[in-house]
Amino acid sequence: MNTIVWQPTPVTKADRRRLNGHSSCVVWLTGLSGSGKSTIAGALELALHERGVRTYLLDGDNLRHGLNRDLGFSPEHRAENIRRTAEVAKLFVDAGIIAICGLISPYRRDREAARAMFEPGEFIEVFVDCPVEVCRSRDPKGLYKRALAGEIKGFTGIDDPYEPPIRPDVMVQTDRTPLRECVRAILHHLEQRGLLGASAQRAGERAAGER
Ligand SMILES: Nc1ncnc2c1ncn2[C@@H]1O[C@H](COP(=O)(O)OS(=O)(=O)O)[C@@H](OP(=O)(O)O)[C@H]1O
Ligand SMILES: Nc1ncnc2c1ncn2[C@@H]1O[C@H](COP(=O)(O)OP(=O)(O)O)[C@@H](O)[C@H]1O
Repeated sequence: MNTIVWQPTPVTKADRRRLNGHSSCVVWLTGLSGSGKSTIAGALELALHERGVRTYLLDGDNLRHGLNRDLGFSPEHRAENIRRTAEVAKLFVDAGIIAICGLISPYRRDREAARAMFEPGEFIEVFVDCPVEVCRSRDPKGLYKRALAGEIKGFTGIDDPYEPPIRPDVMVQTDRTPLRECVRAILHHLEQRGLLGASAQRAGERAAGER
């Protein structure tokens, strides 16, 4: 028998969005290690911040130092990692903030389960696409080298699967598109969806005019 009852709050998500002057959503970046999730997430957050949009960045690596420190890389642990991160992102969306999540999130079913936790249109899946050979040559943390040497087992793209999104909301190809353009494509999508509010939109147009 369910003994827990949902408690409504007097201040709602709509109230918080109104106060912030913009809407809220989760921008979910998925892709291989080294594809560019953290780099794009940081640049996107900065661009939004400069437009006066409230944001919070949830980076998979960083969350694994705290909230998700008990989790490894088995399919079950990756699923739990994504579930918890999506729950936290949902709190930020409820607070009227744009949450930017960068996690490999290699399984489609886990990403779809995350999407299902949000209202329609609130979950924006961004596929950070980059061939594994390029990620391997970038190897920003030296992890591919260690995985190829057999020191790390079950490394995504080496001996663990990555299932690319079939219909991502946005796709950026970081092996052929400069960082600026990748960020611009995501900003454009957010603007098109009317998520940024009038004052952020004007700030974006001013910034584009100055370039
Ligand atoms: N086995 C294995 N497979 C993939 N990645 C590994 C692994 N072991 C450690 N790492 C490092 O952990 C980072 C991925 O964490 P995530 O939370 O994004 O992974 S997942 O979404 O749960 O699959 C990932 O960070 P990024 O390089 O930023 O993607 C790696 O630095
Ligand atoms: N267009 C691009 N977008 C993002 N990163 C890029 C791009 N082109 C080259 N890079 C480089 O690729 C590397 C990506 O590393 P990182 O952002 O840590 O990836 P991830 O978080 O997916 O593991 C960085 O060294 C970054 O400078």
